[in-house]
Amino acid sequence: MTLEIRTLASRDELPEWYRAVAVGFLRAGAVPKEEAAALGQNVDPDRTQGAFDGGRCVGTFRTFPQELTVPGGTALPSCAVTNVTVSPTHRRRGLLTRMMGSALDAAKERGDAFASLISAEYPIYGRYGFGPASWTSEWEVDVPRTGLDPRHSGPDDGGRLDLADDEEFRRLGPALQDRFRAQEHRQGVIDRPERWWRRHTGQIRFSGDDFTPPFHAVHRDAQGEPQGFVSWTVRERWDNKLPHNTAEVQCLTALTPAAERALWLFVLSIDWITRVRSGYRAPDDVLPLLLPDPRAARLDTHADFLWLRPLDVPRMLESRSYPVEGRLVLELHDAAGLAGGRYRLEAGRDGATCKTTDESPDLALDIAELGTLYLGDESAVRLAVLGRVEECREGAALSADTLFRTPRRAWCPDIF
Ligand SMILES: CC(=O)SCCNC(=O)CCNC(=O)[C@H](O)C(C)(C)COP(=O)(O)OP(=O)(O)OC[C@H]1O[C@@H](n2cnc3c(N)ncnc32)[C@H](O)[C@@H]1OP(=O)(O)O
Repeated sequence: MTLEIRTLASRDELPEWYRAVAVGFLRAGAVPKEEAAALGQNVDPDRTQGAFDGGRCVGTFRTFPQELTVPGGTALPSCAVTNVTVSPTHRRRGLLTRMMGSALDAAKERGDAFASLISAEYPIYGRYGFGPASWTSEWEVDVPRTGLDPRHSGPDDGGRLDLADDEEFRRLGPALQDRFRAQEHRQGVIDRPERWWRRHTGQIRFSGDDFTPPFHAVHRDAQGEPQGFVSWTVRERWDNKLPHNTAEVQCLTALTPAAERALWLFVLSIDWITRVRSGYRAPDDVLPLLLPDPRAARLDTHADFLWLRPLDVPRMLESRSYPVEGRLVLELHDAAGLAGGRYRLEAGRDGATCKTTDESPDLALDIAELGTLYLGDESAVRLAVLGRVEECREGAALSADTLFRTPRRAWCPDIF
């Protein structure tokens, strides 16, 4: 039987394609037509690859357009990669490598600044030029140990908190999220497509998802302007008539520090809730330090999250902000021939230029390491210690850090 890799001919192939996705993610069984249709509503068949062995789909790979905020608040177009699977019967024969190759060629051709993904396992994507660009942390808060006084949990900006239903959440949420991702230090935040809002209100589900309807609360400032929201679900447990219920935060977005404090303190003050799980937050989230006893927040997860694969180096480097003036010549190796070369970056507080050059380089690195450094969440000095960045001029790694590091850590709030 011949093995063919191609984009989907039509949406009629989605049930078989989603069945293969489910197999790759360890979920057995057919995917009903209606479910595949709902999941596939915004799926572009031209950007959806399948590997077919006879009539059977044994490999899946999909990309979609994404906007990703870079330091300074500009959003750049990314080729977001998702639903990557190869059937257990067909692994380690190069199917992923072939699907990735054509997706990255297409993204380069389209003019995307980079490709992005959330890696299921660390060792998969480095070989294709992706580097981990942001990390995530999740805390579990032992509420009775926090030392918080629920009487002081209200907003401290003269604002108010109200519960909201799904409809209000979907009405207010998208605009609020768009304001959030345009803020200066939100590098790593991505746009939330309609699909995200539908999934988080239970309107589309994937086979095997155990969806629990969430609660929502909105924070409004003293002028009545929405400045943040939080959604959470509750896992109930009572033990000998004592509450051991856990609130699991699904998302918390705040535009102002006052909204951020108020939303966390609110979730931490709900009667019967003895544990709060934070969901995936930035590693420098303020949550633990909001508590009189920060040790009541136990770090549960700390892991790489968003990975970036540079495709258009001048556009990437010219679009982000820099805290100081500086100049750096980078020698970038790219085995796939997509974005390598020697580039001179001249950066300042008012903007930057990045051009190819034949001057001698300050730093030499693989394209994946640029993906890792780009959002400011890794240190070139550290990568030099690891031998992953080569200093061609002494002190160049430190200069790179002065240019690239950011005051707040990169954070991608959403899995895709
Ligand atoms: C963005 C996302 O969707 S993340 C989700 C990724 N999907 C999964 O993890 C689901 C379970 N896993 C799978 O479906 C498959 O194993 C995949 C998709 C990860 C890999 O597909 P394959 O077709 O087997 O990969 P392919 O044969 O092209 O491998 C290329 C190289 O990567 C290596 N590789 C592939 N997967 C892994 C892995 N999980 N861990 C370590 N190395 C890996 C291979 O050994 C091979 O190395 P080599 O060139 O030195 O021989």
